[in-house]
Amino acid sequence: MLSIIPGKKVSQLDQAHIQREGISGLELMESAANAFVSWFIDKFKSPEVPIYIFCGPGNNGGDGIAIARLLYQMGYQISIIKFEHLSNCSSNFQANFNRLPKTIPIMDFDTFEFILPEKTFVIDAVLGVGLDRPLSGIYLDLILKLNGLSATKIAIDIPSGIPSDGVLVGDAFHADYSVTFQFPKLAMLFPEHALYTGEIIIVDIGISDGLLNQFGEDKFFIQKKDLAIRHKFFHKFSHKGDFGRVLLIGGSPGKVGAILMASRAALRTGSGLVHCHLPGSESSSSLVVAAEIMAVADSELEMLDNFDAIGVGPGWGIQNDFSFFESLLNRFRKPVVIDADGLNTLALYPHLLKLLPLQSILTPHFKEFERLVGDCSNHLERLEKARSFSRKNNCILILKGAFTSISLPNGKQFFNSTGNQYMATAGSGDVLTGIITSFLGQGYSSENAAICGVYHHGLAGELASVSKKRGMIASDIIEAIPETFVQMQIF
Ligand SMILES: NC(=O)C1=CN([C@@H]2O[C@H](COP(=O)(O)OP(=O)(O)OC[C@H]3O[C@@H](n4cnc5c(N)ncnc54)[C@H](O)[C@@H]3O)[C@@H](O)[C@H]2O)[C@@H](O)CC1
Ligand SMILES: [K+]
Repeated sequence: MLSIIPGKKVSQLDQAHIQREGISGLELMESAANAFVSWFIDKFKSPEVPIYIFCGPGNNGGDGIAIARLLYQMGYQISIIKFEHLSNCSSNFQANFNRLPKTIPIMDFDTFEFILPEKTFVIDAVLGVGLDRPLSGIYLDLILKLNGLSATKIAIDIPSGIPSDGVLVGDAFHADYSVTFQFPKLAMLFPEHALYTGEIIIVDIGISDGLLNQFGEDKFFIQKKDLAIRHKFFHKFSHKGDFGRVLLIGGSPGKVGAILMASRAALRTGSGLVHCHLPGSESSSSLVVAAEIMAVADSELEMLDNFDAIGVGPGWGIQNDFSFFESLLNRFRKPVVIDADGLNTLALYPHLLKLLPLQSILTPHFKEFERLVGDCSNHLERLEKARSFSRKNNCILILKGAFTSISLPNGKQFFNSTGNQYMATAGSGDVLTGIITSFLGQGYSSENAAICGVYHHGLAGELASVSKKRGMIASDIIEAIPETFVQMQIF
């Protein structure tokens, strides 16, 4: 897992890496510049488009100067705009400045005229993780001017003005792309900052995962390479019992789609046997949607222990008569997955929370979460409340959205890296419930079911949206689930 290091620790991390590798700070900056340039030339193969690099006085500016040299040497048209007198700039900035070819045009911000050709690149190397206060004065002035340009805008490490671990106050650079070094900065994962960060690209500058973990605290970014070890592998002699018998409970008269989608998602995730409990009169409709789903009658709910995992809530309606829910939580001693109206019922009848089987998994979106914990003024507060909710109730709290977070009772928080905007469609969350319930039923720990669940769900959304884009629907996500296992070579 990739540790997300707080901004204030990044310079210590740098120093530790420098010492361990026996390199200089300047060499590390060169690695960062090279990593940026590799991405840039791969993405934009157009040396004829002019590039304006705006460099602040710190090491973020130093990165900009090094990038200017490297791109210039490759034939790109570069102009540098700097802010401060050289003597006020960091030593690595100065060292890189002195290495610049004399033919690169260098301008000062206060005399620079913001009249640029229509097609240009603007690179923001003004401020990075060293930001320690909101933008004001000439810095704010610059960023506002840059935001007004129609150029393709790229931020180095983090858009200038966004605090690494907090919520933006005032304004910041509006990037189309943010190329960040080694790990995403926490604030880049906040919905408040989506319009500032644009697409996030993480580039490797050679700092090892081990060292990152030494400096990391409790937040992690999930990557593809973390997934295989969290999966169970099956073989020729595995039988359908090994793949689990799961029960999905939900639906209400006239509203059965949600729980049937969860059930189909569980099948596509590999469950051996999927049972679905719908309100009495609707039971037979499950047989129409997928012959593989078995309808469960009310009387069969007496034998909950027959099931390896239970997911509850999609389309259920608020359970004002919560006696069944209460008895389910009392009787089923394995973790349950609770979503949608299951969560809304918990919010209305919070004493039920005390009955949650240990390591149960709750999957609220922001509104459902705030019904449980009260209003949150920003994402930082939401994450803090998710952490304490998970601790207090000994459950796993999955907060759905872009970069879905998974909070564990031990205080750790994981952020998902898959998924896209096209997944914001009816039923997408029901699919996640089915996937996670399926993993639990296959014998995964709650932590692994949650992490694998959100990753596969997001990847299925990415795969399905390649051809469908905004026309993608939740059923397309379900159909793409098998391909996620193929892509990840998990069989
Ligand atoms: N391990 C890493 O992550 C590496 C980091 N490097 C770069 O170094 C950057 C961090 O460099 P620094 O620590 O020098 O910090 P910055 O370059 O982000 O800025 C620091 C300077 O800006 C001033 N400042 C802070 N907030 C301000 C504001 N609102 N208005 C005006 N001035 C403000 C500070 O007083 C300081 O002089 C990273 O973001 C990254 O770009 C790379 O060079 C190499 C490796
Ligand atoms: K920046």
